[in-house]
Formats: sequence, C-alpha cells, structure tokens
Amino acid sequence: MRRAHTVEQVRAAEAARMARLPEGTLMQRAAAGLAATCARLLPRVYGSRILVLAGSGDNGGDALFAGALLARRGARVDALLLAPAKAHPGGLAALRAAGGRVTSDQSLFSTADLVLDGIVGIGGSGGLRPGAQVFASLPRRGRVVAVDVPSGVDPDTGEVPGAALRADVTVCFGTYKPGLLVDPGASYAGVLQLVGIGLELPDPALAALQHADVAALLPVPDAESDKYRRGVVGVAAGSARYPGAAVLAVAGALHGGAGAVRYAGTAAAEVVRRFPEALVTDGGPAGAGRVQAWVVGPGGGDGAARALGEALASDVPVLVDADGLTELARLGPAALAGRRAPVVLTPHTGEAARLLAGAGEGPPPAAAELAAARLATVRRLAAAYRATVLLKGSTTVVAEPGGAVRVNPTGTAWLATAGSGDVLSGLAGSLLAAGLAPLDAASAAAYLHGLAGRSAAEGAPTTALAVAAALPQVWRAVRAGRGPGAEPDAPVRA
Ligand SMILES: NC(=O)C1=CN([C@@H]2O[C@H](COP(=O)(O)OP(=O)(O)OC[C@H]3O[C@@H](n4cnc5c(N)ncnc54)[C@H](O)[C@@H]3O)[C@@H](O)[C@H]2O)[C@@H](O)CC1
Ligand SMILES: Nc1ncnc2c1ncn2[C@@H]1O[C@H](COP(=O)(O)OP(=O)(O)O)[C@@H](O)[C@H]1O
Ligand SMILES: [K+]
Repeated sequence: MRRAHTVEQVRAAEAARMARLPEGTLMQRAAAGLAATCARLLPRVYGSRILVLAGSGDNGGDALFAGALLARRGARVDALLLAPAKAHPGGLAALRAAGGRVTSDQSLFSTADLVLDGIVGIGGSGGLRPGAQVFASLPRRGRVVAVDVPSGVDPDTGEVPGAALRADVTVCFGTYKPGLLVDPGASYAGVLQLVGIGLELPDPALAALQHADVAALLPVPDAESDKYRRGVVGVAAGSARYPGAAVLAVAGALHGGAGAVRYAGTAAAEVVRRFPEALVTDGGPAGAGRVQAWVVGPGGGDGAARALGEALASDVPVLVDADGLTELARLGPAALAGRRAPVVLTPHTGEAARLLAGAGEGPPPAAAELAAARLATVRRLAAAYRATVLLKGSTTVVAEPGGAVRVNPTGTAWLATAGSGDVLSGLAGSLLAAGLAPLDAASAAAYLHGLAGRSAAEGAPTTALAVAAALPQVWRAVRAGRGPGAEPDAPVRA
C-alpha cells in the first residue's frame, strides 16, 4: 500500500521527530536523498550544470543543501533566489562554501542539465507567485526535479489553482502527499521517488493499492466452493436503445470472481448470444432470483428507474452506475435512507454533478470544476449519499462516508472509450457479490480495470470489450506479482 499524508499530519510527525534530533537533521537527510536522486538522473555529476530555484522556506533550504552536495561532486551549481532576503541562510552558506553561486539569470532554466524546484513545498498555497510564474512556460532542456511537491500544486488535494511547475521527477520526503497521487497535481509530479527521513506517521489520509494488496483481496475458489458460494452477481443493465451496455457489464461481471452472473433486462437475447454462460431473465431485479449483489444502470435508459427501485428494495449490496445514477440524482439521498446493505456509486464527473445537485447542494456544478477538485468531490458525494463512491476519470478515487479514501494508480487515458465504464461496474459488482467490502471491491476493480486498459491498449486505441477480455491475464499477473506496477517501488505513474 502506498500511503499519503496531509500537510498537517506531516508537520506533526516532523515536530515529534525533530524534538528528539539535533537541529537540521531532517533537512540534511532530505537533502542527501534529493542529491542522490539527482546524481542518478545525470549521466555524470562532474561538470554538469544545475540550476537551483530556491524559495523563502525550508523547501528552498532542502534544494540549496542538495545543490551544495552536488557542487562538492564537481557540478556547476547556480541558485536563483526567489526571495533573496529570506533564502535559507544555512543552505545558502553551504552552497557558497561548496563553490556554488547565486544568479539572477533566468535563461539558465533552459540550458541547465537539471533544475531543482525548491520554490515551495508543503508550505505552499495558491499557484506560483508572479515572480516564479515565468518558469512554468520557459523551454527546458534538462530534467526538472521537484523538491517534495511541484511548486504550485496543492499538497493536500492535488488541485492546481494557478500556474505550476511541471516536474519529470518528484522527490518527496517522509511520505507521499495526496496531491502527488491525484490529478491534476499528479500529472505535474512525474515519477515519484520517496526518501525516508525517519518519520513516525499515523493512518494515512489517502492510500493507493499495490499488486500485493489487490492479490490479497481477490477471491479464489477452494475445495469447498460451488458457484453459489462464490457469489452470484445480478446485472440490471441495457435497454432497447443501449443493448451493448448489458453485454459489456456482463463481460466485466464474468471476470470478477463471482460464481455466476444473472442478467435481468430487455437485452437478454443479446447477452446470451454473446455469453451463453450468463443466466438471463427479461424482467427486473425483483423477479430475477437470488443474488449476492446487484449492478444497476449501465445503458438502462427508461427502465433504469424501475430497476433501481427493485434493486434497492433487496437486502444485498447494490452498485449504481450511469442511468441508475441519473435516476438516483432525481430521487436524492432519501432513496437510500433505511437501506442496511451497502451502496456503491460509480459516477464520472458529469454524473457527480447531477448527484450533488440532487443532494440539494445547489445548482449542478460544472463537471470540469469537479474534475479539478477530485478528492473534495468524492468526499462530498460519499457524505451526502452515505455510500461508497468511486469517482471515475483521469485519476479514479474511491471514498467511504467520512472515512478512508483510496486513489487508483493504474489508470490510463486509453480507458476513455465508450463502454469501458460498463465493464468496470460489472467487475466491481462481481467482486461485491464475491464478498469483498465496498471500498475493497471498488478499489480492486479500478486497479484491475486500469491494468486491463493498459494491457488491451498497449499504446493504441482499444475497445471496452477488449478491456474485459484482458481481465484474466491481469488477474494472473496481479496474483503472481508480475507485470507493470508489480515492483513495490514502481513509479506511481508509468
Ligand atoms: N519541517 C521539517 O522538518 C522538514 C521540512 N522539509 C522541507 O520543508 C518544506 C516545508 O517548508 P516550509 O514550511 O518552510 O514551507 P515552504 O518552503 O513550502 O514554503 C513556505 C514559504 O513559501 C511562501 N509561499 C507559500 N505559497 C507560495 C507560493 N505559491 N509561491 C511562492 N511562495 C509561496 C510562504 O509565504 C512561506 O514563506 C517541505 O516541503 C520540505 O521540502 C524537509 O527539509 C524535511 C524536514
Ligand atoms: N483521462 C482519463 N484517464 C484515465 N482514465 C479515464 C480517463 N477518462 C476516462 N477514464 C476511465 O474510463 C472509464 C470510462 O467510463 P465512463 O465514463 O462510465 O464511460 P462509459 O459510460 O462510456 O462506459 C472509467 O473507468 C474512467 O475512469
Ligand atoms: K517544490
């Protein structure tokens, strides 16, 4: 599990640690780790040209001390101070003593072999200040290494309220910060490198599953298993207008670990033609027979309202997607009140906007606004509907009401293809039917779906059905601990 902590959590852990260590120890550890990463990124340190951008706080201090270490190894290091009067005195003295120089020449940004972004770290707020904005758009030749956080990215949320400096690598200290794992911030961070500085940290604010975590969650049949004990997942999806959504949701469900898939809806003939192993009925969930979880809504069209009502009236977990969400938004959170079994909602940002409006949170916000504030959005939705919410998009995030939040590290923009969301809802519903808790089912499904998307695409456009077809190989890779993302220290973003 990759864990991320908020600024408040990091500061508390740092304060506790610093009380027991000589002053400056943590900064020395941070700078040493930072310099080591920079050295690995350069063909050779000796003779390379390095520009340090140093702001007014300790983030600038880290960058200056790292610059000093690199200067001692023969690099030519220039430091551009964004607030010269407030530059970290110890860091500046160390840099000068090592032969580094202070410069005001901004063109070095474009000629340096490596740029260290020490403008602002976890003390940052708002976008880059005017004096630093120029670096967000200057051409670059060498790599940019962000110190702790790319300057301009909000460390706690990943929001990017103004200009920010895009990094190739971010070296973060002590723990990941949520803003490094969630878009848009994550897309500014590049590859993440964690440097331990010996902090003792509390439960994380945000976590990202890794291969071993997902492998431990995946249901595996044993000698006692039969198809019913493995769980039956019901899929109420598709309509005369959108029969394909039924096929895609069933395709996802068939690869999610349930022992059987029961389809209920008007696309029964299409489903059986494609998947003879599915059990089908052309009525709604109420008359479909016993299942351990329902998936309602993909391509549901006019039938979504009835299917949602019948599924919610059952006593098993219900996953609501697509047209089911539109109907739920119309009804508002009251439709879920009194339900004992869990509810999982899987909106994209457009559906999230409708759900928020349906919860009485004012007029529907613009989807783009919600995408820019993914963590806040998923938390608001989970709280308003008292349900587990998986918010889809450039970074998929999953939240429980008032509780844990998970971020999916495996996504790929190739998944932005019609119908891939239907595969995801079938898959997640199947994991729910197999007995996984809602947060685990949703986040494991997103993890597998992302890997399947990568594997199906391999750099070329793919289709939703191909994503479903790639699921078995992805299961095997995750269970065997191999394939992309398998190494514990694999970059969060491939
Ligand atoms: N506290 C510690 O023990 C450690 C801190 N470390 C470093 O210290 C950093 C935090 O240092 P600070 O608390 O001094 O905070 P920062 O260095 O992140 O920034 C604080 C200063 O930047 C200004 N500022 C805020 N937003 C800005 C913006 N958007 N543009 C320009 N300037 C802005 C503030 O006015 C303030 O003066 C961490 O990110 C990490 O790099 C590391 O050395 C590890 C140990
Ligand atoms: N830019 C993106 N980067 C990564 N994944 C994306 C991006 N855009 C969409 N996705 C993923 O693609 C899938 C699309 O689902 P959805 O929006 O429901 O489409 P559909 O209704 O056509 O199935 C989701 O899993 C979503 O997370
Ligand atoms: K920084």
